[in-house]
Amino acid sequence: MEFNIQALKSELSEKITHKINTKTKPLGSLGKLESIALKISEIQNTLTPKLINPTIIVCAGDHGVTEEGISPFPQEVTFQMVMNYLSGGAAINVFTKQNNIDLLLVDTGVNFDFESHPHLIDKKIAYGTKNFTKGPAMTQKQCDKALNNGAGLVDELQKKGTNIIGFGEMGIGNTTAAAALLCAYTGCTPNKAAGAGTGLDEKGIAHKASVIEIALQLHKELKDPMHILAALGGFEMATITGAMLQAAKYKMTIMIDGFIVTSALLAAYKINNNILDYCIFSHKSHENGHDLMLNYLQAEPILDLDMRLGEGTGSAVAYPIIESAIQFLNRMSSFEDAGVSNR
Ligand SMILES: Cc1cc2ncn([C@H]3O[C@H](COP(=O)(O)O)[C@@H](O)[C@H]3O)c2cc1C
Ligand SMILES: O=C(O)c1cccnc1
Repeated sequence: MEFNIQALKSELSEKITHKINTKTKPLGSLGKLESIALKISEIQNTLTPKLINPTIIVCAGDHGVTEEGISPFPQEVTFQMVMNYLSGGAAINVFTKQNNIDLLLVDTGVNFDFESHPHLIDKKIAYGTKNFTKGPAMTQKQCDKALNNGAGLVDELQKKGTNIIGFGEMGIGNTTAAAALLCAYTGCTPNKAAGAGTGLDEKGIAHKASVIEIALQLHKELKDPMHILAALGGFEMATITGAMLQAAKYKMTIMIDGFIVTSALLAAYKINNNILDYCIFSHKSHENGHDLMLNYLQAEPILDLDMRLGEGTGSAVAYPIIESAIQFLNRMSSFEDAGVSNR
């Protein structure tokens, strides 16, 4: 599979920086809004960037490793939450509606037969992954299919003009898979990578770390990032990884959510590290281990609200701040326009 992503290079970088610096404000005083405005302008290669048809894709999938008792919640919560998304009652429904973000829901591999629904995209690969302490979570063919499915979803959005995209996920057990990917891709230990997820206590976290340790031992010979993703990831993560790689190819701005979405980004980064040029990190999750991911990627997230939900909620909540960055660049007066003395 070819994911051709250009390193970000804009011949307008100096002009964009000049535009930011000559707005009626002390130099640098809009802080991170300035770096966000610069980055999006460079991605779009323009002095007047626009956010078009912002979309969050929520991918749902189940995990065989739930057999190991690594989540306080039962597996059926995955399909039940998909139903909740379809009725509009989940946190991601509320925040995307609040901020005028389109929401797409995708079944990538939930252990349930949904009736066909106009708002549920069927990209089901299987009824959940296999238990990765006993063998690979998915076959390479399944993983490739998920990557392709993700890329295909982004193809459709590109045709509609979408130029900013975020991702969310739902899958009971997926903090264990995300922590396993963190270990395999960065070399960190399960003790550091395993966190509370939906609410494990200390004992539960220690058990989760031991489950991850077994999986890492079993799959330790794997080096190729796609093979690691297939062995330890989930259908929702692989779909998101494929979608991210395609979004970067189309020069979309990619909003990165919490622990699980960042684990999908780690896979994408290992496949093509130019992807980081297109990413904006929306928040720092309270989940143990997200900090390790962010440090590894040298990322500075916009928000730190102790959120640890996933679903893309961090991106949905951060989106208005990204809008503010675009608004100040396009609408604020310069010192010259406003007749304000610069020093
Ligand atoms: C009601 C409910 C709604 C959620 N929305 C997202 N997650 C989040 O929690 C799950 C991962 O945590 P763990 O690895 O501990 O199972 C994922 O589904 C994730 O999206 C939820 C979890 C629950 C219970
Ligand atoms: O940060 C996340 O994405 C997260 C953390 C805990 C549980 N579910 C998701």
